[in-house]
Amino acid sequence: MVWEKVKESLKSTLAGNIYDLWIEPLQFVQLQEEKLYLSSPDRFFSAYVKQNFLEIIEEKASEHGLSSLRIVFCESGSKSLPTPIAMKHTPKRGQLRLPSVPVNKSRFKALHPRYTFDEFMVGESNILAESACRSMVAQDDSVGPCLYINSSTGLGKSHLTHAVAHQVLAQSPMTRLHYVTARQFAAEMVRGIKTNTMDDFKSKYLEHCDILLVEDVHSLTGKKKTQEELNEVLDSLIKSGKRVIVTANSAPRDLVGIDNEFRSRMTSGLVTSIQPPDIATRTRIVEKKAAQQQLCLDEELVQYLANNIRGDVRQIESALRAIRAKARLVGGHVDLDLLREVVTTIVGVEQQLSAELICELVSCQFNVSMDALRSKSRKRAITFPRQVAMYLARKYTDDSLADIGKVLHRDHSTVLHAIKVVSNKAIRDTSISAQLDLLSNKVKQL
Ligand SMILES: Nc1ncnc2c1ncn2[C@@H]1O[C@H](COP(=O)(O)OP(=O)(O)OP(=O)(O)O)[C@@H](O)[C@H]1O
Repeated sequence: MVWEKVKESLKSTLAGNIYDLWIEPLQFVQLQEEKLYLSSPDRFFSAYVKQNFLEIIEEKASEHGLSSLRIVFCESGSKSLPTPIAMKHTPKRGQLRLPSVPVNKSRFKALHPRYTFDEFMVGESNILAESACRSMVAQDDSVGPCLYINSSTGLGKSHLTHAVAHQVLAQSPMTRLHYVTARQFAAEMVRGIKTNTMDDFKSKYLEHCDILLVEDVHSLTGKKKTQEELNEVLDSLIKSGKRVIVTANSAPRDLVGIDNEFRSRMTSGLVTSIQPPDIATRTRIVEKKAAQQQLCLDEELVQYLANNIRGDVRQIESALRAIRAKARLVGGHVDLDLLREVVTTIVGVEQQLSAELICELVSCQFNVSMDALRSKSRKRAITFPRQVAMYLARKYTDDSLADIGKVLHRDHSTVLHAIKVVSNKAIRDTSISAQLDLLSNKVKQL
């Protein structure tokens, strides 16, 4: 009777087609201890109703005198009705629960609430990884079945992986998403072996997984059995068109103690690396994170931090926390001296412009690794950036030719030759002189 009355009220409130589609199929099962059990056709149906109509159903129920009623959905196909799938209000923030899948709280706790796409500052150094992650969410074909992201520490691998998880779960709460570190995967497997529950372990990843996110695969070095198991999981997921993202601290070819078959499986889609953020991105990161800390920094102070804290973004976060704490002690006043003190504690001495820094910038701009710049390669795609790095280092630092050469494993005569080559090319070719102007501007911002 209660449900019939609630339905009547809903019918007069909702548009006819919406009511017919989403409310009419819900069937009363029982009312017990202030819980109204409703049967719905399937899990997707339950999730959709939960997301879109739970509030109004509860509102109408309370109009009929059942103010503290909880709605519990059970799927028609489930073995024992009523199934206790409590449909709570969708939390306004944070990721959604997967209905009728046993809630693994630790998995959700593992997702950092602020690691979202909105909070991630994009620049040349990470745009490929960021857009690949967005493609993974959108399920377009550009990335392939497996995305491999690598970077050194603190450059946003976890941030982006969590962002994918948040977005996927927000868009489709029914998605069976598993987020684990490679270590957790290994530990789960060992538990499975010890407790004779490998079938459950296998079925979780092989049969009940739509998207798998595995962090820090480099930690599987030498763990043959775990590699085999994960390889089997990846193979199965990839073959069945599921999505996989793996992260590591180095490029696939540089992973040590990793089986070749497993390595090749992980690289079956897009492999992308995140480089240290350039000055423009660092500036935006400082601005964003300062605002989060409720720190009001003027342009000069933002620029000082962005200029002096490079690489690991955690250092920017930790500097801002320290600045905030110190500012409190001195009545909220933040000036350059305070920043200098903090930066020196975090990154050591203030960074001076050096040949090394310029080479890193050039490596980043030309998308050629430092290793390649230092290598013996004579390919034009590498020799040109190498010569440009030497030219810029000579122009903007006091380093000797020999010191510049050392950075790139060359002698002083090679540096001299490179400077001449680049100077001549710049005179003859306006596109090269434009490139040099652009790079010079970037060097000046370092
Ligand atoms: N582009 C960015 N924009 C905003 N925040 C960033 C960016 N890159 C990194 N961060 C922040 O830096 C911190 C470290 O990032 P994260 O943990 O994702 O790095 P990681 O590459 O996974 O590091 P590790 O290899 O040590 O696990 C996080 O707080 C993250 O929010």
